[in-house]
Amino acid sequence: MPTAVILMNLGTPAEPTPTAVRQFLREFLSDPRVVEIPRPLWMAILHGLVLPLRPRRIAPAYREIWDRSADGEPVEGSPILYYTRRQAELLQEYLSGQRADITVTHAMTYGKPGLEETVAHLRREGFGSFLVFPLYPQYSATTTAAVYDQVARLYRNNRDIPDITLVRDYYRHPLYIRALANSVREHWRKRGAAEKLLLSFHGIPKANIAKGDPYYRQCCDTAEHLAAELELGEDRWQISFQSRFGKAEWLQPYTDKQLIEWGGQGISSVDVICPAFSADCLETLEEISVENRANFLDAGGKDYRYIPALNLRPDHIEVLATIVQEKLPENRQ
Ligand SMILES: C=CC1=C(C)c2cc3[nH]c(cc4nc(cc5[nH]c(cc1n2)c(C)c5CCC(=O)O)C(CCC(=O)O)=C4C)c(C)c3C=C
Ligand SMILES: [Fe+2]
Ligand SMILES: [Fe+2]
Repeated sequence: MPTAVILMNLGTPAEPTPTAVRQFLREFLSDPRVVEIPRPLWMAILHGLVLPLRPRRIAPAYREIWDRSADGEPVEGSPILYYTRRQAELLQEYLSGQRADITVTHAMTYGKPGLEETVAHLRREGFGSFLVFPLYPQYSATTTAAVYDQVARLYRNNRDIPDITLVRDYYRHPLYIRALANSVREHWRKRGAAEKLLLSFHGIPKANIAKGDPYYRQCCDTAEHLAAELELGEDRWQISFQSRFGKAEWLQPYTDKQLIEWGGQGISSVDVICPAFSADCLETLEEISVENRANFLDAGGKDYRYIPALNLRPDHIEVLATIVQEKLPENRQ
């Protein structure tokens, strides 16, 4: 049966304007998987404070990263959307020689193109089997489960539900670890190795972990496997968590505090990699490449280097192709 693979990522505003950012944040931050504060209280905060204020503050950062990349790739529009679309095209090319039964496309959890419109289009084209592949190597209820919810919601009112397979996580997949290690080694060959390697993951509230989210454990596992693959001693690397949002305590150590601490301690050079991001986006191109560079240099650091996300690297496309083949073996019924 012809199967459609749908690569998914978080999503992004349609334009780098306050109006488009507000529309995106309204959809994203209204998802109860993303913010677990009791509904009436969160709706009051979201509509009374966040949506009136944040878009105007964040839109200039989006403007700064629009059409930008960390690796010279000529990006059009929002980097995360550009990379996800190109990842789907390259995965299609990679698989086309081996798997004529597979078509690859992309969708976003929030914003456009949404999952519902993408699946509706594929069903009109005759696809009755889907592999939904969230490009989050580490599972979190805030991201991966939000995709699962959307898939379930699509068919709430249907009797005859199509064949749907989901990728849950790939935080320890040997090819994913190898691709991350390759990207670090290539960076070291060009620039030399810095004193420290910081592995900065997107944060989530600390309380989510106590409630059972495996994200922290999976981030630590990725970090330990990557450090082992690079043969880095314990004093050469550190895990950290970025993109804190709101007043609650999030996973620690915080990326910004760690960099300020190192700058102040006389660490002069640092390499930063963000293994939870399969594509460069606002959180890497602005928060890591711009804001945290300034944090480190202002605190006394001298040399700050961001290692781009796996993006369109051939070894990244190979990771995705291998996971697709593992989930959809050729001889399956
Ligand atoms: C409010 C809580 C948030 C949680 C929990 C969260 C988890 C989470 N997010 C990503 C990946 C991305 N997040 C991005 C942007 C972004 N994230 C939040 C908030 C939470 N994220 C906000 C409010 C924003 C928008 C920007 C801002 O207003 O600060 C992006 C980038 C999107 C882009 O357009 O480039 C990504 C990617 C992960 C992996 C994750 C949990 C593991
Ligand atoms: Fe986020
Ligand atoms: Fe951020």
